[in-house]
Amino acid sequence: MAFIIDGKAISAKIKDELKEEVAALKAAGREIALAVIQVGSDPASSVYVNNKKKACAYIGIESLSYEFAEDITQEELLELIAELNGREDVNGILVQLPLPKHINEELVINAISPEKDVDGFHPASVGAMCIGQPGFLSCTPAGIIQLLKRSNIEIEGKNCVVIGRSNIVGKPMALLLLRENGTVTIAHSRTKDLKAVAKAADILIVAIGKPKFINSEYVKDGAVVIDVGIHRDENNKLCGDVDYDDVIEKVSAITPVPGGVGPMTIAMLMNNCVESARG
Ligand SMILES: Nc1nc2c(c(=O)[nH]1)N[C@@H](CN(C=O)c1ccc(C(=O)N[C@@H](CCC(=O)O)C(=O)O)cc1)CN2
Repeated sequence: MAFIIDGKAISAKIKDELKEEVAALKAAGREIALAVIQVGSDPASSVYVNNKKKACAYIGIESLSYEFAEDITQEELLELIAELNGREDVNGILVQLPLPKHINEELVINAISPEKDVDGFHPASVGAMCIGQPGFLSCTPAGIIQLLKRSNIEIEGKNCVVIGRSNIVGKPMALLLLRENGTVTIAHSRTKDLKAVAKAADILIVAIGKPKFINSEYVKDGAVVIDVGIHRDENNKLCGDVDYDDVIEKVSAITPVPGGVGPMTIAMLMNNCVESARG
């Protein structure tokens, strides 16, 4: 029977650990604040931003909320980031993605000081991760490593296949698995014979953004499957990139959607905020 990797429970445990640490930091006179910037009112982004603020409140981190209408200019946003970069009372800056089309996401991410880049998206953070130097780790991939470790799933020596090559999940995911001594393959939309590549995986990480795309034909018997996708299906139910019901009999372990990777993204953001305050 498959082991269901409970991201909700694991993230709750991490948040409890962080709450204790924050209490100790506060007792030593240190305050922690995260600036949370949202542009527009995309309903999914609003859910994630609210969950991030709730997590801050639970752990004892102050969240400073900046909400803007869709038509804020890029210059206004960059000015705010410059101001927040200079504030000593702000430990982390989060700009919820995606941004509206008239704003260049890359410019905005690059404007955040690497010392406050708690999302781990800045090129300096990604570069540091690549060569094993200190820096903030991208939250979703770091959360997946925690899910595997805390579920006692060994990465070292395993064939790890990451499907998807985005800057915020696929590429950093591959680097973190490599850091854990996995043998890593990145597959993507131009990969030839994706089924055969995926079927070679002991650990299959799926971040392709297509609902229920991965079925049992892509999965080896006994594989561990990590589903990064989040969509609404034809019945308006949340689902992932993996056809859960189709693969469940084949896998040794799997993350559900919801309740798998998603909550870990927020737990790792909190972890990065605390790390920022630790100094
Ligand atoms: N600045 C950022 N923007 C975005 C990131 C990010 O890490 N930083 N990642 C995604 C969205 N995301 C975090 O912001 C995120 C997605 C999903 C979840 C989550 O907990 N999902 C729940 C279900 C929630 C629901 O009811 O819809 C689950 O999977 O159980 C948290 C965070 C893009 N943007």
